Amino acid sequence: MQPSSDANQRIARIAAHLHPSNLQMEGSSGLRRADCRAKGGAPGFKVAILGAAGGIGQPLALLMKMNPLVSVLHLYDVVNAPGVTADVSHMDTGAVVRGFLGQPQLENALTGMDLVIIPAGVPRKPGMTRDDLFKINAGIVRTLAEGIAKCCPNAIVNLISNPVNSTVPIAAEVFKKAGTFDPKKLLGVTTLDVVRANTFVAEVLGVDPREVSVPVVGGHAGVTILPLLSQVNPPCSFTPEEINALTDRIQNGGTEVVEAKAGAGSATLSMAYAAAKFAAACLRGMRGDAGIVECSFVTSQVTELPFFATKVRLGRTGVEEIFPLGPLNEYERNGLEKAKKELAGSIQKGVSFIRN
Ligand SMILES: NC(=O)c1ccc[n+]([C@@H]2O[C@H](COP(=O)([O-])OP(=O)(O)OC[C@H]3O[C@@H](n4cnc5c(N)ncnc54)[C@H](O)[C@@H]3O)[C@@H](O)[C@H]2O)c1
Ligand SMILES: O=C(O)C[C@H](O)C(=O)O
Repeated sequence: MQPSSDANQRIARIAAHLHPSNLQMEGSSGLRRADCRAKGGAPGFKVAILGAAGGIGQPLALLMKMNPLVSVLHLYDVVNAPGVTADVSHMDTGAVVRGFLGQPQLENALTGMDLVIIPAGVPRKPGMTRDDLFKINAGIVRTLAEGIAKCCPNAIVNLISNPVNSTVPIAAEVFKKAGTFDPKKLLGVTTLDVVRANTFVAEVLGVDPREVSVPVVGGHAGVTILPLLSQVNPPCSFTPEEINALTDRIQNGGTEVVEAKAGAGSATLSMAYAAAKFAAACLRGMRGDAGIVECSFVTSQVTELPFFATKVRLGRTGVEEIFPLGPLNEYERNGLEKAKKELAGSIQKGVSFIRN
């Protein structure tokens, strides 16, 4: 028996995917088919990952493809986007995956997006500070922020690229210049500090880390990472030695991973987990869920600095409430002064990069 014309079409569709030029990449027929599926698919949010082929980007793409609130997932990078797109697109979850390779495809990667997650940029090697990445990453973040201002000015942005204490001010200045800045929609991702703090505190207490919540405020580098161990939930107390050791480990968790990887980069897997957790919280807020609270480095009036990380409430429009620091003990007040001093310089460096 001859196959019916319906069956022929279905065989042709399967065969078309076997040819590399037909991956669900910008400009391919695979992408057109994915467009049809996205239109008919379940309601959800459109999410782009910029730097999707990197150490963070790849596992983050996997985790976002698993999030049921994501209907369309755009994977953009300047290298290897087709391979990552082909790989992730085979997962039998709802989100339609599309790949975008190189600067000429940035605008299409961003158009229509509700949430943009940015792990693009170089990571540290042993002996480097996050600020040593400024020279390369500042320009990358500027270009990507310009694309967002042009193509999806209403999207919520989760900025991961280091140094976060400077890249968030850079993105804010780009958006201000373009006239699109909405402080509620620009969020520096500091979730990994909270994830580490929860893990290390749980180890000391001998409990499940999922039952621990440690607020981490300030910024995302060295002394600017300020865990508030007096505000751990559930309430608990530590000896001064424990407080010193925990604070030091949380502040230097990134360096611990950089040294262990010995030149092969910085945290990628725990970071992808943290970024996916934070993005999921943003998406739940955007859906209208109540009581979504996370720490994030945002435009803030909690201190005299223009940006600061504290607990924020996430809602339909992004950051809908910024919580104050709460009562600090003397150790934390001293830490806060050190954090603010370093943060002021890093913020100014980012602002000057765009203004001057
Ligand atoms: N906020 C945090 O808590 C946190 C945690 C870990 C790492 N980071 C930072 O995240 C960044 C990425 O780390 P990684 O380990 O994934 O690095 P990586 O080198 O493995 O990946 C970075 C990716 O960005 C891509 N890229 C470079 N320039 C680009 C551009 N102009 N547009 C789009 N993509 C571009 C690269 O091609 C690469 O695929 C680093 O700056 C690192 O310091 C932040
Ligand atoms: O430490 C780094 O350079 C990467 C990241 O900021 C981290 O905290 O792991």
